Amino acid sequence: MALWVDRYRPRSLGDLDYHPELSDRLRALAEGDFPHTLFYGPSGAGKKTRIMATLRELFGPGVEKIRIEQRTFLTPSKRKLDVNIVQSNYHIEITPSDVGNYDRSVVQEVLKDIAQTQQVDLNAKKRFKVVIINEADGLSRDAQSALRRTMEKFTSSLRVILCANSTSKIIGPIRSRCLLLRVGAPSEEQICKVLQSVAKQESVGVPDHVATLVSRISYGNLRRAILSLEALHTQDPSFKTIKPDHSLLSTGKQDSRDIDAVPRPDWEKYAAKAAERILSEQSPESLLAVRGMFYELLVHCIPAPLVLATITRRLLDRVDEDLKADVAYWSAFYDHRLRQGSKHIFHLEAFAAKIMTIHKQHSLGFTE
Ligand SMILES: Nc1ncnc2c1ncn2[C@@H]1O[C@H](COP(=O)(O)OP(=O)(O)OP(=O)(O)O)[C@@H](O)[C@H]1O
Repeated sequence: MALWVDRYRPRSLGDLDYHPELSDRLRALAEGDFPHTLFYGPSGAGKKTRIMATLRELFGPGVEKIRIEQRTFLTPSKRKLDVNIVQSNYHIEITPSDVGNYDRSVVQEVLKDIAQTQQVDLNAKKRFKVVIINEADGLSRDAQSALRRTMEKFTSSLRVILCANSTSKIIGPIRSRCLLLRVGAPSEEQICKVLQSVAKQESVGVPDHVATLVSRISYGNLRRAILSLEALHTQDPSFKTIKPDHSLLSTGKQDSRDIDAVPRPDWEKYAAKAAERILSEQSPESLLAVRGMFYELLVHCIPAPLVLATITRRLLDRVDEDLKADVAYWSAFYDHRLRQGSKHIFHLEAFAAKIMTIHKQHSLGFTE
């Protein structure tokens, strides 16, 4: 049985629950000559859902008849590369991280192929086909240059829709050829509304304080909110364990007892423990232990920027008011380093060491 996130994913622009102005804009664009677009925004904000709804607006329900094809590409060194490609009669979807270092060859081949074949469906509402590139901020510079050239060459038969978390890793020439559309994270109230509507369709009664709590711990990530609600419902169908006076609801802060009180992924609980460790003991041994915990998270494929963001959030809930600005500053500082460098563990460890220093100085009454 499908998960709630999949079962209740809105399919058309009219069904989207929030950002109505963006839906109106997309509808207007779909009526005309749709441009190349770049959808960007945080994870779980609904980018992919919005892209699929736009495609449906462009071509009708036929875009949902999806098939997965295995294609073989030849790399410049003549190695064969098997890639799964998701496509309908009207669009094709690629995820560059699936192909590692060979993203340039794949992007070039796929785009050229699709650009040179005419729209087969003569009744199609649009003459062009669409290429969706997921995780576009993961494309190498080489692949981005190739993409840019192809976009210029085949504008009449092809539209590119890029999906990314931020625009910062997309090269200027691509950004300037695309319409940038920001899909912001839904607010707490908007998430609560979606949760209540999902619950209603499942005929499950969700008390308001439970919806608020679940949306508060998902930090704007709707997918996580829906997954958490479903997990919570499976564990405790009547939601009795969550009391209306839960500390997170009254103070907005999490304390260490909350780590296990609300359903959340194991890795996140583990990251929260690393944050607690940073605050509880500031010594070389403690730093070594925290480093070990970071390693553990990284080898389980949790992206380093996400680890940093999760730990920062936890720290911000726990440190003194005076230290909050410093924690946010150093988090942004090391986030930048992380994105520039390649050895993530160094920067995570440096962040932990920095926080230990400022925390210790603060508790001893020193100021820098
Ligand atoms: N407008 C909406 N109304 C109701 N539910 C939505 C809406 N947009 C998205 N959702 C729900 O949120 C889930 C996550 O959305 P989606 O996969 O589109 O996010 P995303 O921004 O592409 O995330 P990521 O960047 O992590 O891939 C969907 O499975 C869907 O159930």
